[in-house]
This record gives sequence, structure tokens and C-alpha cells, in this order.
Amino acid sequence: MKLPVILASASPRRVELLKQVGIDAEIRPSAIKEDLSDDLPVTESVQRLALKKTRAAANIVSDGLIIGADTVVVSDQGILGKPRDISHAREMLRALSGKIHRVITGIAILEQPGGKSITGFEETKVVFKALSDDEIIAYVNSGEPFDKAGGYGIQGKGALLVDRIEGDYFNVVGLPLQKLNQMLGSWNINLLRL
Ligand SMILES: Cc1cn([C@H]2C[C@H](O)[C@@H](COP(=O)(O)OP(=O)(O)OP(=O)(O)O)O2)c(=O)[nH]c1=O
Repeated sequence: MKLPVILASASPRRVELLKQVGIDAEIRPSAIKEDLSDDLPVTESVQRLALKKTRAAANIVSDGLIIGADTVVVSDQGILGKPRDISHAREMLRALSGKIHRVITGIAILEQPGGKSITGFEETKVVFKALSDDEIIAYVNSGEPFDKAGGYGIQGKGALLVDRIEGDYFNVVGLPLQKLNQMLGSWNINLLRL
């Protein structure tokens, strides 16, 4: 790819997923506050946050394609971000146990110079198996929940919490690769041909 790619994210998962499809991105995480506005549909909020992350990176990047993303879990109890502490993590997993939830990732791509930008989102449905209190405590004790939306990581031991999914697996991990490739089409880029 001619243009350098900058990832406006501190998520090690996103770095790895980009590598998987041939993008060796520079990492420029943004320290923005991740407030989701209540008066917008969640699909809008995650796109806005993703764009905010790319704009923050654009202040220090003069040349290239900047990619940002934001992932949330939406259960029947509302939007779940990352757990604050152990009891919050347990509470989240109890809320997800035995039920279906949605994982939504907003993506933004911003080009520098010029600031042309587009946003999009992807949604995956995830069904959790019914979890006992013991299982929830054991999983939280693994430490895995803490930097992850909804308090689990499907790519780790969290795989054992999941009964089935419908949609893009990579979206659950934090970066929907198919959607990203489709959006890169706006720059005539197809990652399959890189
Ligand atoms: C549901 C789920 C989420 N996650 C992660 C993906 C995201 O990294 C994280 C959600 O937080 P985000 O705020 O989307 O991302 P981040 O804080 O890790 O990184 P940055 O803001 O710098 O871009 O949860 C998993 O790794 N596995 C999962 O199964």
C-alpha cells in the first residue's frame, strides 16, 4: 500500500488483526474520553467515537490513512463498556449469561492531508451459555475481562463462555475486517490484492 496506515488505537488485538490482513500499521493511540452519548443510537455513537479517535491522531499525523475503532456490547440491560473492577465484571457476565447480546464496532478512516473521512459499523450477535457463579468467579479471576467491552474476550478463555455467534467473529475481537476492507474501497484499496 502506498499510503502509510496509522492505527489510532492502543488495542493489541486491533494491531494483530491488521497484521493478519497485511497491514503493518504505525500505532498512535488517542487519549480521548470514551463517553457514549445517551441520546444517539449506539450504532451512531460508536462511529462518532471511532472518528474522534482518528481526529485526535490527525493532530500529529500529516500523511497517511488513519484507522480508529470503538467496540461496545449491548445487552438487554443496556450498553456495556469495560468493567471498572471485579464486582462490575461479575455483574456484566451475570447479565450476559444464558442470553443473546450484540457486539457493535464503529470504524472510522481519515486521510491526511485533506481530512477526507468515512465511518461505518458492524454488528455481531453472540449467545452466551448459562454460567454458574463459580464459572463467572473463575473467569474474572483469570484477569481477562478488564480491558474488554462486556468483560470478556472471545479470542481467549472467553471462548468457553460462548455458545454461538452470528456474524463476523473479528468484529467481536474489536475490528471487523470484512467491513474495513469494504470501507477501504473508497480509496480503491482491496486488502486481498495488497
Ligand atoms: C467483546 C470483546 C471485546 N474485546 C475488546 C476489543 C476492544 O479492544 C475492547 C473495547 O474497547 P475499545 O474502547 O473499543 O478499544 P480499546 O480501549 O481497547 O482501544 P482504543 O480505545 O485505544 O482503540 O474490548 C475483545 O478483545 N474481545 C471480545 O470478545
